[in-house]
Amino acid sequence: MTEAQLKLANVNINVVVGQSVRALIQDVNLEIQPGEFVTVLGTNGAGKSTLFNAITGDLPLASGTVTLAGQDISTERPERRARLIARVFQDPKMGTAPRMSVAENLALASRRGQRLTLASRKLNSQLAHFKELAAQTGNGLEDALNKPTEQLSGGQRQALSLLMATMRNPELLLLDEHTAALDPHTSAAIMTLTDKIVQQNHLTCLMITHQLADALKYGNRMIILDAGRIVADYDAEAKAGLQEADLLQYFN
Ligand SMILES: Nc1ncnc2c1ncn2[C@@H]1O[C@H](COP(=O)(O)OP(=O)(O)OP(=O)(O)O)[C@@H](O)[C@H]1O
Repeated sequence: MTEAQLKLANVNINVVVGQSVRALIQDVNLEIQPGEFVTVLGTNGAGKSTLFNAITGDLPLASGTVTLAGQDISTERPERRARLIARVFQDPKMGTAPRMSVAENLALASRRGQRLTLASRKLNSQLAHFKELAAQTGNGLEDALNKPTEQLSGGQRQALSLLMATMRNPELLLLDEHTAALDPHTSAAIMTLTDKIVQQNHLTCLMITHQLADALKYGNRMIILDAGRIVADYDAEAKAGLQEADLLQYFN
């Protein structure tokens, strides 16, 4: 059996609220294989984003370990983990620098995790590659390479965030409701793009969504969280047999 790409072992996260300690993540054990695309469902407040924060190091573990690509990263600072983990958020404004052009944003992302001395490739020499990358978004991003990203539509900006997050093949891609702020048509286009990028690059990916249809349609595994615990874990075969109605029990 191949080694898990991501392994969470006995992970607990607690926060102090007033005089008491509240458990946000409870005894989570999870192994994700290289190339698995896992959709993550659960009610508001179930702990989905907190689980991502456990992986990225944005919240400290009360106990347990997080291992990524064979490395125990449990005590690594979030900045160091960001070299291995890419995250796309709900808000299209989160992933890009607004005053910088699309090409400049892509250039920044292409140098992620490298020393500055290695970053000397001129922007112009990368433009043809960026145009090709942007063209796969299907929303005209390739004609906006010189525009500041603040002038892009939400869909274009989220497509750019996705390209930036994935262009250096992260060890793990975390999608945190990344289509939730988009209209249905744009959301569908970004999901198609997401799936294409994940498949093409054989990425290991966790995607939080409230769209049951997307959770069923995309990915090859599904986990469901409730009150900080994983309460269901469907493999590809079990997932393929699920209907939206089967999932409603988890939202009562
Ligand atoms: N840093 C924190 N301090 C205190 N409580 C927190 C903190 N982060 C999250 N919580 C609480 O933990 C619970 C889980 O939050 P989380 O954001 O992980 O839920 P979620 O499943 O992502 O929900 P949603 O679908 O609404 O985004 C919530 O009750 C939230 O208020």
